[in-house]
Amino acid sequence: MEDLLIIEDLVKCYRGGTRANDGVSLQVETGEVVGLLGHNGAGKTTLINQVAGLAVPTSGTIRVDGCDPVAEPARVRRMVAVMPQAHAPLAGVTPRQAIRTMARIRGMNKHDSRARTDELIDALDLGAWADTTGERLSGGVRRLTAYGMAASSPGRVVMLDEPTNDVDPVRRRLLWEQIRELADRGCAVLLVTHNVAEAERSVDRIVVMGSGKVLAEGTAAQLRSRTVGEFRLELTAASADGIPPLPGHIPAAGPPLRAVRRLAIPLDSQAASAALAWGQQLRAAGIVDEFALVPVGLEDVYLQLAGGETAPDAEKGEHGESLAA
Ligand SMILES: Nc1ncnc2c1ncn2[C@@H]1O[C@H](COP(=O)(O)OP(=O)(O)OP(=O)(O)O)[C@@H](O)[C@H]1O
Repeated sequence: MEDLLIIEDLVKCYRGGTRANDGVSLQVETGEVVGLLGHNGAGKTTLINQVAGLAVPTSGTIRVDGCDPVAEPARVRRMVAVMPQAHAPLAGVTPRQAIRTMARIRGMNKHDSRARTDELIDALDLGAWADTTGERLSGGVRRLTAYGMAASSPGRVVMLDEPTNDVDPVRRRLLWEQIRELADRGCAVLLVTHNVAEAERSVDRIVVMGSGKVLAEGTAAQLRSRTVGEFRLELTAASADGIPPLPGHIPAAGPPLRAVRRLAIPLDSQAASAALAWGQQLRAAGIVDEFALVPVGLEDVYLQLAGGETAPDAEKGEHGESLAA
């Protein structure tokens, strides 16, 4: 497959000194949907803006089907479609008008732009609002309209910044089907999301960014294989007294992750039944409100990579007690 988007060693320093991209390299092939994950401020939007020619890199290279957005911004803009993070300004404009106008601006003839607009309105189940002006539309319908604008005449590389935000679960599914359809047409799709579970289900490859760098990339299965342990014992403390040490006969597979009253301990399968019995004891004693043994997923990898609330010392609990065996 052909790499439509190639980014090499990209650095972007803003005035004021923020190094928002710090040596980013990634590729997206034709027919591929790549999910870009990362905490707030990781540098995802900065990356997209540079590919779209809206910001100039400090150093490094970007090629969109062989073209350089710095040297040929107008040409690249025709090849790239962007759905920005901010809501599209739709005051006085209906979804149908907005999508059709964008298709026309991007060079589609009248007939095709009408047909594509109808197709998108249908596919995203937007019919009920297609002729309602923007100020009367919900946030989700505005997001879907912005997607429709980007997908109206998508060019070769499509970049979507948090496309499913505010969208209801049913239309979310329709939207993912449309994103896949763009890839099937031969587009390279790069999309930013904070929804790890959705990315795990719906994209071909995931790139995790943190502090302006690529922390990891691969398929969901490749990334999952990096996790410590096969399961996670999740406990919610009943009070601020916390949770006692993991008994010595239950080996933890790695350091625990903690958040206020919650504790997650990675475990291998051989420790699972003993860990469940321990959880039951704690609940019977009123020490935990609830506990569950869950298989590790991409979210665990993401938290490990991008910095979950890992205990400062893997061996110490909330009050300094030992959590590991
Ligand atoms: N125009 C700008 N001028 C100066 N600093 C900026 C500018 N735009 C972004 N930044 C800074 O660059 C860093 C990366 O921001 P960016 O918006 O790319 O992150 P992000 O990963 O898209 O975050 P989010 O998930 O919150 O949208 C942040 O520290 C941000 O404050």
